[in-house]
Amino acid sequence: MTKPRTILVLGGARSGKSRHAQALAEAMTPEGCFIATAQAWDDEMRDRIARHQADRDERWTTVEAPLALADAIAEHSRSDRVLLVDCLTLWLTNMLLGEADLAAAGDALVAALEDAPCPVVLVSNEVGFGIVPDNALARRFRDAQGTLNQRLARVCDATDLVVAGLPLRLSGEK
Ligand SMILES: Nc1nc2c(ncn2[C@@H]2O[C@H](COP(=O)(O)OP(=O)(O)OP(=O)(O)O)[C@@H](O)[C@H]2O)c(=O)[nH]1
Repeated sequence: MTKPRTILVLGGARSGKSRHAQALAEAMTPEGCFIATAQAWDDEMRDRIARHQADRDERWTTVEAPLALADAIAEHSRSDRVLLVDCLTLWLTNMLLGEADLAAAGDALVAALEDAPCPVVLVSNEVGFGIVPDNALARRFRDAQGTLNQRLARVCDATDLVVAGLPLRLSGEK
């Protein structure tokens, strides 16, 4: 049996990366499980989440995993569905603010991807294009995000970068 595909989708804020990742996932299997790492802390976030939920039809089920992402991937993977993880940037933020061991969390995530019996599409932000942040926490976050993205790009079968709604395949077969 060939290993199910894993695809990493990178992009900036409002680049269209979520839409592209969803389209990739929907082309893979008829049934999908959306693993959301966001939490609705305020009305603006509730509105954003509601808009994304409206874009997903009855083919999708949704689970929330703000911290225990590797466990959620293990629990919800089934060979007849695709997992869509949106997004690793909020997950990393949650882990950083929770003072988690980021290297160990990265190891657990990679292990969960390797064990998953189904395709997985992962959404993450490319946060390194701007100027150097003037506070230490933001610099630590930016470096942790870059490190995680590099690590995942090495193990995923394909990596796409989305800019202005346009996806560019950086690595892997079409
Ligand atoms: N809790 C929860 N979060 C969700 C759900 N659907 C989507 N989200 C979150 O919505 C977030 C993405 O929303 P946006 O802020 O609009 O994305 P963006 O990064 O600015 O825009 P794009 O690059 O275009 O995707 C992701 O972090 C998801 O976790 C859901 O059903 N529940």
